[in-house]
Amino acid sequence: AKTSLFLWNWIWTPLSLVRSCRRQGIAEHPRSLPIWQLLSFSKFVRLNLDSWTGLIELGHQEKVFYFVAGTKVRMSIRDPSLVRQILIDNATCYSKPSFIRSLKILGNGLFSASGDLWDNQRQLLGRIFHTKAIKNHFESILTSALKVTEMWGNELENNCREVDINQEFLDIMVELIGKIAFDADLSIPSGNLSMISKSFKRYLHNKWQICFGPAATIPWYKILNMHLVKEIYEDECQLSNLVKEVIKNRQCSNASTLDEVDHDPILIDRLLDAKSLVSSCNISTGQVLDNCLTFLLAGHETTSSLLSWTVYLLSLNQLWQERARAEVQEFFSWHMHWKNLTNLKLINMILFESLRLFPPQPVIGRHCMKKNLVGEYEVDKGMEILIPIAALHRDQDLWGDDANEFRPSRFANGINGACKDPSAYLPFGTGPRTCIGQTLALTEARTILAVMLDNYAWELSPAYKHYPHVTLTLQPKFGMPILITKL
Ligand code: HEM
Repeated sequence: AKTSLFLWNWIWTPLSLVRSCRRQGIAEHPRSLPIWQLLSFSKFVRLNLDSWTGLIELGHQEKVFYFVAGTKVRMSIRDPSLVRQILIDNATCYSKPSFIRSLKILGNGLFSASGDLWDNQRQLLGRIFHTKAIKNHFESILTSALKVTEMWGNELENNCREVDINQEFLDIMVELIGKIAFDADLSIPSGNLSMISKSFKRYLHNKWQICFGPAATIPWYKILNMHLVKEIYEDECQLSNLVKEVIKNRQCSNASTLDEVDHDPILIDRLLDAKSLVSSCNISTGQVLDNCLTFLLAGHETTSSLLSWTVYLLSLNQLWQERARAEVQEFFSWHMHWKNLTNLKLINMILFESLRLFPPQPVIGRHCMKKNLVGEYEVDKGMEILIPIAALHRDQDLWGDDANEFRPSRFANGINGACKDPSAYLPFGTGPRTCIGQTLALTEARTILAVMLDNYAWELSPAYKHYPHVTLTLQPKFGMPILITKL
């Protein structure tokens, strides 16, 4: 039985998918003989998916093409109308791709589940991230932003200091998601915040290696590279134990907010209540853990990426930095209130432009579970779909000749005014699986950026090395050292 399964998964399915693509005249990359393709594949993947320039270069290839990575056949699709069909119209035919499903820490949580299991959890957790609920967290967000910027001020030498802003943002976001989702202080013991973000980072990097690196092509590569496997196992244990402890503490404190009038429950209470009640949203103990880990990861990696790249872009565009600061000082500094965030029009435009140029999740993937028609193409069961958001966001046919430039004013009249086809702008995805945390993310980003602009001016440090690095999110590989000056 094992031999038949091996032959089916490793030989029959990929060959039949390739045959189907060829029959439909879908372009193939790289063009080569099948055996050579298998051997050269890890190189292609490394060139195009692991590296940022490679990912952007996908924008110069055909809008639809296919490629083979070991046993996986993937179709890259960057035509907005086809993307809409996959993510919205035919959404039920697709689940999350093999890379996401291989992330054991996400288990069957909201990000990775499909079908009824996903539907149940989305219904359960939707309310927690509505605007009204996020409004209640504004004070926590503001307090964290003020605390961190004050701390930088205490450590200034000659009014100036070098800060790795990427690590700072990762730490702030871990602390914030700890407060917002679990009502827990993850900054204790000292160094815990960085430990958490570094553990997630190493875990994602190693898993990416296995999914898209040489391991995708060479069978049993994992056995040969036990070091990688050991690190993955260590990170899984460390992160699960940490979250198990948080859950245990919450259960012991019995501090559910469900009974409080006018207060939406926080994530952990909602999950624990659903576990204990026999309700339409009943979930298992494992799913409580999976979701806590999912939100801990999704709640810090993405928003810190958005903030880091925004700070980078404002370092290179000092005029925009000054204009944004003037806006903050006019509408926000004197009264740091939730309502005043909506007055920060330039900040909004800057964040939208940053999400366009450096989307924190630069690729969206899907796995086809049921044969379906996408445009004129038949997509067979087993095909993996790759939607290169980063390439879509820089497509000159859609965004104009200045697609690669930082020009926040393109968003002056919203997304519709910025792009010929607004469905080509997908920083938070679209359709039923659209990002559940986008209101929270944008509130955090606006507040933290506003507080930072109000207190500091900054430029890139000469030590900065530009190397955007793709794993699940887009992060500066060697951190982002900037020089901050107190105003
Ligand atoms: C700038 C920040 C963020 C960006 C750019 C972003 C991006 C995305 C994208 C593109 C998706 C769709 C993925 C897909 O279709 O496969 C997604 C889904 C998701 N995001 Fe975010 N995200 C951000 C912040 C957050 C935050 C702060 C949280 C949680 C607190 C969060 C939690 C999730 C979850 C749980 C899903 C899965 C939703 C589902 O499948 O129902 N995200 N995000």
